[in-house]
Amino acid sequence: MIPIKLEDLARITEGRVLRGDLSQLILSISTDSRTLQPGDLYVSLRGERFDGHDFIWEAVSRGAMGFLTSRSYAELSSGQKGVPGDESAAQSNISSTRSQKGDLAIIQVRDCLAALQALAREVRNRSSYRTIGLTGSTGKTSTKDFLKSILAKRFKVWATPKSYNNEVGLPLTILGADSQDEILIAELGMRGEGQIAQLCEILRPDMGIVTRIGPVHLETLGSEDRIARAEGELVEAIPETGLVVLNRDDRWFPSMADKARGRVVSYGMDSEAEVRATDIKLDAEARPSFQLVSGDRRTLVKLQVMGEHNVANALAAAALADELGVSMEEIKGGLQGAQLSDMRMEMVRVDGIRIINDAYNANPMSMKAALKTLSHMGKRARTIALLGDMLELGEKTVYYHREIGREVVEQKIDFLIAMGELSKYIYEAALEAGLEQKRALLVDSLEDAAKEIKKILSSGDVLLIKASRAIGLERVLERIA
Ligand SMILES: CC(=O)N[C@H]1[C@@H](OP(=O)(O)OP(=O)(O)OC[C@H]2O[C@@H](n3ccc(=O)[nH]c3=O)[C@H](O)[C@@H]2O)O[C@H](CO)[C@@H](O)[C@@H]1O[C@H](C)C(=O)N[C@@H](C)C(=O)N[C@H](CCC(=O)N[C@@H](CCC[C@@H](N)C(=O)O)C(=O)O)C(=O)O
Ligand SMILES: Nc1ncnc2c1ncn2[C@@H]1O[C@H](COP(=O)(O)OP(=O)(O)OP(=O)(O)O)[C@@H](O)[C@H]1O
Ligand SMILES: C[C@@H](N)C(=O)N[C@H](C)C(=O)O
Repeated sequence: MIPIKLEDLARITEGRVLRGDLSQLILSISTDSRTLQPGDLYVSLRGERFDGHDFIWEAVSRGAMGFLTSRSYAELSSGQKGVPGDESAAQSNISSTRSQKGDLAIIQVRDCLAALQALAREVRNRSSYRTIGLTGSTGKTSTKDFLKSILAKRFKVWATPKSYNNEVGLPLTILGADSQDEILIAELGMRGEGQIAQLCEILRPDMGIVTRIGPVHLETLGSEDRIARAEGELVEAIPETGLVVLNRDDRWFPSMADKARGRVVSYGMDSEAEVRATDIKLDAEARPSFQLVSGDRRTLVKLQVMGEHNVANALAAAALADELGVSMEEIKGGLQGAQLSDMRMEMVRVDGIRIINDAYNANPMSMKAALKTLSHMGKRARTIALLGDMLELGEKTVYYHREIGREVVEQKIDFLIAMGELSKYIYEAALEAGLEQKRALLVDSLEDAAKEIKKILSSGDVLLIKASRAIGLERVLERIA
């Protein structure tokens, strides 16, 4: 993190320093007592399950140099087990930790999340790196993984850890960068209009990538049109001097390009795309190779990751890197060396069986992409798809699940195991589309899914595991391995 003095932190967050040395430097931030490192400043957030204030003393005992809180001394003390809720108890906690840890810093703010965001905004304003915002309905993390791998060949790069892309994750991403970083790549996620604009107000992106628009989070957004508008907030946030990388194959390309104030570079399979792929081939493990073409330059790229859909993600990353002056050879090296984050087309091998763990999340686009990948592997092996529910699809939930059932048949998948209430529609539509009853199963628990898979699987098979995040379908792996 770019260091900030305690007195500056208090000013930026409109906080009150309850104790601590004003000249002390804040060098790192943590919002989680479970992973906090000695020397971090702990920020107490309220979440869906916990109130971070309840872990303040745990954070201090793990070596926090101080904490940001919206509680008073009296409230703080009542948060510790077995300690009466009065100020003297808090004082004694503070003095005992102080003797162990030096001058404990305590800053009281009105709202800790707003304070975290204000701090990130200030740190970004003090930074000298260039910022790249990355959004889209699907493919953000994978594109980030490719881009980071390429740009690291030329620059000192910091990128979103995991998929930390929301109102908590973006500030943490910014605060994780250090003074030497030259490029910051930040994923921006949303569940509603206005959210990307808010994240951009903190990030102030110099450049942007929009991956692909499609039906995700329809429950909150209502229509694809509104999704495109919401993702377009990134394009609107890029200044005239900036750059926007857009997907020419996406039907929203023209309206996205119209929003851009700065330079637009397009990528895709479309012959009009400035950075494109030709001659795409998949090897036996469904890893794509293709000719990467930009103007009159071209190079053969062989990805280590699975799925033809990853060619588009690789092109988006290549297009941006090309604009930053990275050579074709470096782009090729970065793409070929890239590994994707966990549970994105992740290959697991167990006793001669290949398992594609794509269980990070699921929407109609990524389900179809995964089935297409599985189908390719079916040329030489028996294919089994374990599919779970796709969440947050709103009124068209049944329609989208039925569409996937038909896709299972279209892609000639050998065996379908559908798990869950919504997946019943996948199962029914697959049978209606001609899947033989003996090749389809509907189960309602992980235990049953695992039991049935164990009966079916044999050496040489390929199994795809995919569902929305909340289903946690990857847990079936522990039960079948
Ligand atoms: C707030 C937080 O960070 N929570 C994380 C925490 O959750 P936990 O279950 O512990 O409970 P709480 O959230 O209630 O905890 C409150 C605080 O207390 C702390 N704490 C808790 C226990 C303890 O012992 N000590 C503590 O200090 C705790 O750390 C909290 O600060 O841990 C979970 C497990 O690690 C995390 O999963 C949870 O993370 C939440 C979800 C979060 O928001 N994390 C951000 C860093 C983040 O960016 N996460 C992203 C989420 C991505 C996302 O939600 N995206 C949206 C939009 C995507 C749209 C896109 N598809 C598009 O169309 O554009 C989405 O809908 O998917 C991530 O994890 O990937
Ligand atoms: N271009 C694409 N088209 C279709 N599916 C894709 C594409 N890129 C990635 N996927 C699939 O979508 C799923 C999520 O990928 P990824 O994590 O890269 O997307 P994301 O937009 O970052 O998701 P999230 O918003 O949940 O963080 C994976 O199953 C992945 O294989
Ligand atoms: C995990 C989260 N970013 C996401 O994509 N959610 C959808 C609803 C899913 O898990 O499928």
